[in-house]
Amino acid sequence: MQSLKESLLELITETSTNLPPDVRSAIQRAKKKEDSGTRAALALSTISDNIETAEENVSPICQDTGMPTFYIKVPVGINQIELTRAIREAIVEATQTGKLRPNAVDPLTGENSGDNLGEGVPVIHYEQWEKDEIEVRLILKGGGCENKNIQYSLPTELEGLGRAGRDLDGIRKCILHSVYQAQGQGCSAGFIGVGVGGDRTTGYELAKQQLFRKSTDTNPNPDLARLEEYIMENANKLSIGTMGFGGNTTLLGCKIGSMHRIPASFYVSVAYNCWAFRRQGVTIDPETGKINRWLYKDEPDTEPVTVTEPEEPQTQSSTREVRLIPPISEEDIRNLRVGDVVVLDGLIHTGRDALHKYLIDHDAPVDLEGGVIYHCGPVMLKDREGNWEVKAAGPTTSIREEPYQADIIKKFGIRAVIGKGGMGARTLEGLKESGAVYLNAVGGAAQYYANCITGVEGVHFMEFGVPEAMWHLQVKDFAAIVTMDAHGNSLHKDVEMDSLERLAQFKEKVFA
Ligand SMILES: O=C(O)C[C@H](O)C(=O)O
Ligand code: SF4
Repeated sequence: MQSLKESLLELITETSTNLPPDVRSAIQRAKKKEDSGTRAALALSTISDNIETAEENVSPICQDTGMPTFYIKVPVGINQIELTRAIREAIVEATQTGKLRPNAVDPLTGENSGDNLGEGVPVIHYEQWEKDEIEVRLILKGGGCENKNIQYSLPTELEGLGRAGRDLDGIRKCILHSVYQAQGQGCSAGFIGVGVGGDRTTGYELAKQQLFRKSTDTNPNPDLARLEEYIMENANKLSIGTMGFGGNTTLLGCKIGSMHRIPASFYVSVAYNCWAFRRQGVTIDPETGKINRWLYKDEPDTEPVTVTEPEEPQTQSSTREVRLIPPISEEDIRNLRVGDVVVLDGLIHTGRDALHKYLIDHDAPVDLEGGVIYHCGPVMLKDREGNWEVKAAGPTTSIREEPYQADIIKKFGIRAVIGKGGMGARTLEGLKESGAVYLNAVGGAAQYYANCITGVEGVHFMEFGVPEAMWHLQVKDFAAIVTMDAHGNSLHKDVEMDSLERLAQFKEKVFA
């Protein structure tokens, strides 16, 4: 098994940098369904470019390389301890070479282990089978979409949909609701895996396992096949669209599995995966440790993905482009409106969860007056001369900073916050009061934004770990859309309200 570690490293690298063909074709189909010029179409073309760049540069598609989770089938007699050791070594090496972001954080001390090893990390599930080869599947599911997973305990009352009972129709309502509640925050358009039944733990496990099914397969259970088809057709009528910008495609795939439950419990568990749906698999020769075959890449698509025609044409008022160089004046900010594209040149600062919490009670290490905060946890590597290089740098979900953002904008005189998925009422009020805007970058487009970064000026708070540190970055042509302005307008609020109204059209019973 000499080549085992190399094979596993190849699997990790491939998973992080190259999307499987079924995922790519679902994204391409979505792209074709959007009218050119709409925000959704622009976002999808950035996404497509990003997928290509990541493959060409062998760099992470998204900076959040997720929780590395392996599902492994082994022939009887294989040494699992040896296999686990090889996985851990491959994980460390993939982190050192920038294919994975150091993502393992101690929840009590906040310390990032730096090498993606930690208690329970990586996640490895073993199962024996009677074949004579090893099958290894890997999913790198990021935190933003993981946070949008949801579990329903039936019966329940759902906003927009009313009562969901313990039957196929109740399951239908839960799944539609799960897509609605994710809005754009899990980097829609997404893929969902659904687990029906089980208990709280096995239900979620089943949901996650569904994500390993190919987007193009047909469910062997006719009821579930019908439900999958129904969801694919109707969830897209919610018009949440790519990144929650509105649009024709909100869901790229839906796979449902079921397992027995106990009489008192009835769970519907949904695992939401962003468009950056990074899962690959290989079979490995147990003698040599070499890869025999790639599971998704080497399997030709037999069935096309169902395409539904656009429900209604999207119209887009002409987009205004405004170039800004920080420090930005209040006047420039108050001139911006939702829908404008801001192109930034100059210095911006990253800041996410740890920094926002810190800044509430402390001073900032640099002057932020007129400045721009980027909700981003990049992948960074040092080059031979010891200079920092940006390997991947897309936005992170902004709503987590909702409790802090308005106060921080006011305290430091910040004029723009870049992130993804939008923010809430308190921030919207804060933007108005202080004269600031929220700019939505395309989630997951980590290569695209890394290419806009021309230099690393410095870093503070390395003790927070690489993703949470405050990086001071020079950018050029960094484009993002104003989705919340200084006049109380929020595209996110509008899309949420509109999609709730649309959700209500699915209230009536469909499955007897
Ligand atoms: O942690 C990140 O960089 C992003 C995260 O996956 C998110 O979607 O918020
Ligand atoms: S930033 Fe978006 S694309 Fe990246 S892991 Fe998070 S949810 Fe997925």
